[in-house]
Amino acid sequence: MSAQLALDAIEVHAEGEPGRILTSAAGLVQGGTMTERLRYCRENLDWLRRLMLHEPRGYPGLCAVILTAPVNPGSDFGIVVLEQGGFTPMSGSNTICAVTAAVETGIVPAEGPETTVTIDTAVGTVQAVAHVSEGKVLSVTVVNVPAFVVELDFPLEVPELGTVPVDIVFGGQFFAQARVADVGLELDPDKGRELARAGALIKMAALEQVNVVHPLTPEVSGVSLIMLHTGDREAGKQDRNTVVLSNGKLLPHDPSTWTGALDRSPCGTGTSARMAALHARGQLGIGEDFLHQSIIGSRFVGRLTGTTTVGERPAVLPTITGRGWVTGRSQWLLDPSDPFPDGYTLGDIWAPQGP
Ligand SMILES: O=C(O)[C@H]1NCC[C@@H]1O
Repeated sequence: MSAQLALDAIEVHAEGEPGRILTSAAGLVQGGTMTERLRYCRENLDWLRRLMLHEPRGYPGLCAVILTAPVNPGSDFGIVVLEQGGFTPMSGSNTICAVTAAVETGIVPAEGPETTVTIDTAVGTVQAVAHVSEGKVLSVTVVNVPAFVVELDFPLEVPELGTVPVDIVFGGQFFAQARVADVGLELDPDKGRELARAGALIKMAALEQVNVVHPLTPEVSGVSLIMLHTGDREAGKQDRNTVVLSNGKLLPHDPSTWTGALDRSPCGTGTSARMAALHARGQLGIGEDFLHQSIIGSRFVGRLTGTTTVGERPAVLPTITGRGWVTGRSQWLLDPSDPFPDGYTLGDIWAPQGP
């Protein structure tokens, strides 16, 4: 067995959403700040993203995280998130996976029933509290970066779907969020393919019609994920949602490329962004729990703990609580004679990847 590359990983899922935590890939990433590291990954390490997420080592629903050294004194580590649509600065489910892996394997020593983990990301430093019992992480509360509304009910012209009102919101990534009824669908797991297609159609339209740039981190721009949710929240009720992650290049003039995969979790960044929209509409107060259910019935509990500003924009301070489970430990090898040094995709289960 010869290998030109060997990467250690801890396989985890957070409320159903898989996250492969790469614990020995930090040496591949250059940059003195997390923003520089995110940019370096986008410009130089897309082969690594494809190697890990595509076949034969990955699958369409998989995300991964590179654990890096911290950049701020006092932080435990940094993260760069690998998704099927590209590298992203922040992810709720992947942060829960990273914290669960780090505490359960001793990368960050458990310091009692509430162990605080401080994590550097390209959109700011976040804290997470691991709720620990006898070495097991029972749940993780992520104190996410501030979330804010860019525009509510933006009338997006979507091919095949017509005009769809979407909220353009930020919760660690930029989202377009729409009511699932407005695209003629229900949150039925058996309709996963149609939901993924609707989300990809909305993303294609958002990429063309919506220009968004993070006020403090210009490297973070453009709508990256689409949420379809059940609708306006009524007090005492849970909302349900699904988030569509594009898993190919969305080519403007090739509708066959417009598809994706559904987040199996309720999506932490999406829940944060949705809470910002609900707060802006007067439907979610500070300190009130927001139970968010995924397409497979798993749950995050969100909560707003206060308000702030991001640049000129009013923003809210979201927390997300969810559970992660370690499913395996792995070492991923690349043999120098492997004919697929950055993996491959096939049109039976993957979107076309484009040129
Ligand atoms: O929880 C989240 O924020 C996400 N889950 C996969 C895609 C998003 O990053």
